[in-house]
Amino acid sequence: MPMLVRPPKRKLHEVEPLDDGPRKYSSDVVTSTAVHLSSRSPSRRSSEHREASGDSRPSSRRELPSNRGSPVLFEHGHLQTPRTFSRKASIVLIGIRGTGKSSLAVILAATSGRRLIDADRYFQQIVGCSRAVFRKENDGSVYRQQEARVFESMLADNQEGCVIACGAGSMESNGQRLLREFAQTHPVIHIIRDPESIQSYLKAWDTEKVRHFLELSGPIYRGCSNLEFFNLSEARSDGLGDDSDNSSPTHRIEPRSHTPIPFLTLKRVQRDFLRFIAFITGDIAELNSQHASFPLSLLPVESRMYTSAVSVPFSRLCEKGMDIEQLEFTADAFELAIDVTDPSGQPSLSSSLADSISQVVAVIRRNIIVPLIYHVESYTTPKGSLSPSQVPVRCTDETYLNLVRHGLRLSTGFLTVDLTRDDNTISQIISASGRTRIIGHFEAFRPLPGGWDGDEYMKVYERARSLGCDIVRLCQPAEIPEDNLAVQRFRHRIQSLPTAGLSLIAYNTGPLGRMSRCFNPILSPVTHPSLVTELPTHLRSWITAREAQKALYSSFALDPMQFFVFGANTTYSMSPAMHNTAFKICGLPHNYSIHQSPTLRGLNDLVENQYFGGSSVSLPYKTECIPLLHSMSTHARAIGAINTLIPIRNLEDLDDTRLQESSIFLQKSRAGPIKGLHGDNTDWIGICNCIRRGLSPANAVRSSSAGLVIGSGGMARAAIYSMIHLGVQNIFIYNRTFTNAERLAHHYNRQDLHSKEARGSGRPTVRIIASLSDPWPAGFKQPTIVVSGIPAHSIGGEPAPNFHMPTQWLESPTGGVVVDLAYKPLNTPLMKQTRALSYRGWVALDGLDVLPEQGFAQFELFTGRRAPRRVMRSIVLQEYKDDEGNNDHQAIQDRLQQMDGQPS
Ligand SMILES: O=C1C[C@@](O)(C(=O)O)C[C@@H](O)[C@@H]1O
Repeated sequence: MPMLVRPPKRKLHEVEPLDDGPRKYSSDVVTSTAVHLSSRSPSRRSSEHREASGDSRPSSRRELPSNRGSPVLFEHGHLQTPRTFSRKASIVLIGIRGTGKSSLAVILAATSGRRLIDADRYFQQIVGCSRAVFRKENDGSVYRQQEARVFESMLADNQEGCVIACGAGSMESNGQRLLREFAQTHPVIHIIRDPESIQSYLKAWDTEKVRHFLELSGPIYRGCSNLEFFNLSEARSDGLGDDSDNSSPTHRIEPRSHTPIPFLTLKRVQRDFLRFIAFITGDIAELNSQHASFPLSLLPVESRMYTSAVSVPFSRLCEKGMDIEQLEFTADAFELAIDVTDPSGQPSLSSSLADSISQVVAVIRRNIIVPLIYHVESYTTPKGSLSPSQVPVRCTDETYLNLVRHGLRLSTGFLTVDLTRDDNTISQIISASGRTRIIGHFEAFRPLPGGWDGDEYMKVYERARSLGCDIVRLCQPAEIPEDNLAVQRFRHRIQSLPTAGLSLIAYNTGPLGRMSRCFNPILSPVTHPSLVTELPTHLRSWITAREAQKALYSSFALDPMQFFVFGANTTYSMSPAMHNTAFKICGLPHNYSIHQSPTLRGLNDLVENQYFGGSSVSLPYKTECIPLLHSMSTHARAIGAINTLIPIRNLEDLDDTRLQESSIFLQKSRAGPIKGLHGDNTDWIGICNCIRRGLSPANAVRSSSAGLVIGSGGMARAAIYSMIHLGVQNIFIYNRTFTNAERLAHHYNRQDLHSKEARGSGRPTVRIIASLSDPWPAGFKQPTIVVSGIPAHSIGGEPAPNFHMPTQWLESPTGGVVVDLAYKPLNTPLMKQTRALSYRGWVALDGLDVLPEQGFAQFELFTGRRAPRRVMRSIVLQEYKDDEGNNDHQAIQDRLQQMDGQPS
């Protein structure tokens, strides 16, 4: 672990002493908190803070020095900075003890190549003794001066390439001011966690006391940080729930279920945190890699046609048993609608509400893969979400801003601004939005004069553009059905503007406006059936994503298409069940069937079919059909095999060099003559995602990591490509027939492939291990990633390979992940062997894990829509029958549960 503490370049005596005079901001945790809080005495709060920060000084030392400036409220309790940072900018993590900031810092350092600096250790290294000892031996003011000088030099000398973990000690004295300054140009992330997990870490206090302490310390930490990350414990990651009254000031959130997985405990946290860091630093390569390489995740959601955003009120998410993965499925974005106001009535957001919002955002992020939109309801009823029967109340600018500012700290993909607020308010938000994209939101409760055909909406649109919004969202109630045509006309007027305009979301509200929601092309607001109360259809104003899709087909805007699995022997394929179930659940009238053919000529039937939408390709055609293709994705070309065919209907697309990136997604579900075929490979994506899922944080890929591939067929090719993609540089093949292994190694070694996504990784080399009795090659680390691509059953009278890993190749001290692509039978000798080693950190994944993963990517290529992942996974498990035709129901349930909260 890179536990590196570099001494400052400047000597301490060269550092200017800090001005200890009156401060702009409160200089002490205790004094600043005193303004906000309760009847408790300052000394009590002081002792609580110090207890949590590990300070065991006698109370006489805790007295506040007399020269402190009088307490000053932090401006709105939030620090607003532009939130744009250089890619290399050092990242600071702050938070009370027990929030996990040190673990997060280690994870970030280990995976990003950043140097890790622990502020406490740094102090000790520079000063020669710990803070506690120095404090004991010196006068309070001497300590504070020394602390400030060390802290200042640490920040000044480590502006780039570091992750700096700061404990509570750094929050004293001038530390807050220095952090605020640093946050103007660097990410300073406040790490928080649920009180139960903090309590179990501290093993002191009870949960209520921790909760109270969080309430006290929140404003201080928020006052000197510009970002916030809620470190979600495994126990509370699967969903949300609350048995308390929603109107209570504390929106407590309880877990839906608890399924910790040994060795992978920090896995989800790692993924969430690295995604967050990649987003705030704008590390696109890391983001793409974190987004699991699904084709659609690489396209901005607003560039695709007929997308929807499922809108979920915050108050509903606090209800017991909310299943977020379920809410997201079939939608292209997830909108969190903040429908509560802060009941504390304070000028700043109460800590508990801020914590709850952060927690909800963390749980959503853990369970979804689509972009998250943070939307503060400007108009609410006093009791919560907007109800048609009550007159909506517009919240004050201050209340609105507090909630929005908090959202900016969470750095969601999108955030809405209410266009009815004044220019100054909106500009403030936009200037602090960093990489979050801004949707200017304008909701008219009565149509504006002239409706969609008048000039008023055009003015709102132009204003949003001039203020710097990225997208504009306009809506008004439909009074007559004709309003739905008017909104289309408005869209055309926008499209015909001479200057390139902002993306537009425009629709009508109310029961009569539902039609316009179906035809609004981007991010149409939809709901999930579980969120709506049963109303007669004519009274409902919401539509579901499924209803929106169905409307597009029943109105002939889109055509039902036909999909296939094409191969020599595909009768046992589970792909038809998987894709047909997914089509149905998404409201798509497509059909997927088997197309078996003894020769490649069978492909003609597909290309002559005007309704052909795409095909999975099975053995032996994964390589054979390559000469018939008009284009191939870069991945498929590098692998030298395909498993997905997409028809090309537009001749211009054949010349489009960016074909794979965009245009094939844009004209889906339109029948017509086929002019060419595009080939892609999603097997590697399936393997890659399974490796990612099973790889523990301790085995994060480094330049010294090694991978082993068993076999040399099509799947072995895809497996090697997955490893290269993940940044593995030392790849070994073992295959029974040496010459085939040689050919495969040559296929990759002659290409100049390296992981674009794994930062700083060198050129990978594929080497061969000739015999199972060979020792693991000298000079290389033991493998931590193993993929077997050999069949486990007997073929053509040959006995089943019955492959066992030599034990001398399984000596990785941190274990690793083994992916066996076989699923007939499921319990291959290799899987049994791996599971038997689970106590040493080995994780086993099999063919039933990989099949849906490659299918998700295929579904996206076929339909241009995100796949309903959970549904596809479960149907594969439910449909699976072993060689005797049996299906182990309990095993399936266990596997399904483990899947929860693990979006690829
Ligand atoms: O190898 C396979 C299996 C498969 O061919 C099937 O039969 O379901 C589907 C393909 O997409 C995948 O690459």
